[in-house]
Amino acid sequence: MSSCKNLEGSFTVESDSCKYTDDAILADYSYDTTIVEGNVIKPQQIKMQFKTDRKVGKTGVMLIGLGGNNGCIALLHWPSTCVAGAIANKLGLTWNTKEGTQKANYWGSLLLSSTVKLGNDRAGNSVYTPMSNMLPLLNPNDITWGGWDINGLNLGEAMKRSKVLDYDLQTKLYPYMKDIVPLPSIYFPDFIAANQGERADNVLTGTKQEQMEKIRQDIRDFKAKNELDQVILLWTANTERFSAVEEGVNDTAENMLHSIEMGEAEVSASTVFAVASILEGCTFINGSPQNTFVPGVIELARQKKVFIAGDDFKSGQTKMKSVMVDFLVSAGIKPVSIVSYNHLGNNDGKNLSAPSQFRSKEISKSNVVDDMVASNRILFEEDEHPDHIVVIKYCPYVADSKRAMDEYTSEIFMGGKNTIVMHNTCEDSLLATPLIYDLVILGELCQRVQVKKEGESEWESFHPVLSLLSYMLKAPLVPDGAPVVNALFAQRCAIVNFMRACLGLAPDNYMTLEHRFESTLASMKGGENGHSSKKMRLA
Ligand SMILES: NC(=O)c1ccc[n+]([C@@H]2O[C@H](COP(=O)([O-])OP(=O)(O)OC[C@H]3O[C@@H](n4cnc5c(N)ncnc54)[C@H](O)[C@@H]3O)[C@@H](O)[C@H]2O)c1
Ligand SMILES: O=P([O-])([O-])O[C@@H]1[C@@H](O)[C@H](O)[C@@H](O)[C@H](O)[C@@H]1O
Repeated sequence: MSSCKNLEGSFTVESDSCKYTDDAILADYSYDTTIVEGNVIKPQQIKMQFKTDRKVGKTGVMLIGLGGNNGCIALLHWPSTCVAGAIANKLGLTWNTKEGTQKANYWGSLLLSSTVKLGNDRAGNSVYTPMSNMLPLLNPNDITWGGWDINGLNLGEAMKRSKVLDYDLQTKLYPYMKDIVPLPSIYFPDFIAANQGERADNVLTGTKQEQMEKIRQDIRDFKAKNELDQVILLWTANTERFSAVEEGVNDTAENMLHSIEMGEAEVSASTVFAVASILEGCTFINGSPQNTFVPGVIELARQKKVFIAGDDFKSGQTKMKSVMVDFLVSAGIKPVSIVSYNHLGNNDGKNLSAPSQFRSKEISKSNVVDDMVASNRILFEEDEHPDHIVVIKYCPYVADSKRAMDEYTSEIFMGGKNTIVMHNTCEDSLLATPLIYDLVILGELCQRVQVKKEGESEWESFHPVLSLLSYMLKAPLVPDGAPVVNALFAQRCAIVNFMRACLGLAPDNYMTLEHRFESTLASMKGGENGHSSKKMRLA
């Protein structure tokens, strides 16, 4: 009976399809896909080359919403003072709880705490390795953190206010956090709940153009002061209401820039930050559900060849939904009613208690099943969808400990019904914060990868709309004409197989033919009677 092995150390791919130079990994890759034309299926193979720069530049991350639950926790783990980060990671920070001693970890991070299958060893054992071992990745310990918040509380006090982390851990890190104060930020009260006004004591003034120029200066100052090679911006501030997409206002890059210059009211703070980031050549990632990326921002990102990604961290209840509905529909079971309820008491919940901000979240939490439903016309007619209800209630007492209750009712064989009910309690921010690391680390990797098709001379970077980050996001932003994929397994496979392609390795297709034929199984065990029958060397 074969088992699983784990390969912890570094590895090299020994193949004519993968070459290592001092600067890059060069991989030859055959991209096999299938074209469907009516009832005719045509396999298609595109010979490509992947080039991955091996040097990870000195990276800064600027969080918008630094003083929030996600922001200050993200920083906690890797505070901008490397001393605390060193303690937390290099000396293996531990703290006491009623369950015993805890130690720092990265659990919940796809790139830092999950493994991927490399292949089989000669005995047929599956060999796994940490995903972070696949390619040169940004080490979160090396990130320089900074950012903005409309609230000026230092991060030591913000950590206490968030009521997320164990007291002993807070005590150990407070000295390192108390001197970190967010930069003053852009505050457009019309876009977030009125109940956030009491926090807004650390805000910029001036025209929208002047505020954008200040943000751009902040980015340049942060980069210069910390001697950084690159800066990534990530929005983990409040959920904003949707911006109206208006011709002549935010429909083109030119109109977008003009609208900011003219102080157009319908331009949100997150959109101003995104424009500032793009103009400074910095990747911008949106962890909230609002439509920061109005068409004018997308066009600007494409013109400037700067990455953007979003929207809305896919952290718990919705992540589970993108698994459950994928399971049901791909098993031929018809979900007909999905009710997602949760209550929480953190500031995010407070902001979402306002109708316009809730609507942004309702949209991102509702659309996550669309691709899976549309994939199966045996179960669903055109335009037929399950009933899908999203409820979020604000209950201060529970703070960050979100209580989610979901009910999935499905139609099954011969008129039967199946109802699945789930209860999910968690510190919401401890599910979301690891996704901040994943978004930044994967986004930074994508900045170092280029491809070239056979016969072409120019290397090409990813499309500026970085859809590969969708695994971490509820409402994936994709390039025009590209499909939106929400199914979590498919999103994960895309990341794993992209990494394999960068090493010239074929996609993991789960066929495991090595284990499905007598001959191949025998060859792994050296043959039942000491020698193997027909050799089919697949391993
Ligand atoms: N599980 C999760 O925590 C989770 C999951 C998915 C999405 N999100 C989204 O992530 C965002 C942050 O969540 P959170 O729990 O940290 O919320 P939070 O309210 O604790 O933090 C948001 C922070 O942003 C600040 N802020 C608001 N407007 C700002 C602006 N214009 N510029 C700078 N700072 C501003 C607020 O003062 C606050 O400190 C929210 O939009 C939330 O919907 C959270
Ligand atoms: O857990 P999940 O569905 O991914 O998303 C969460 C919601 O359930 C929660 O109500 C909201 O406050 C958080 O911001 C987050 O969006």
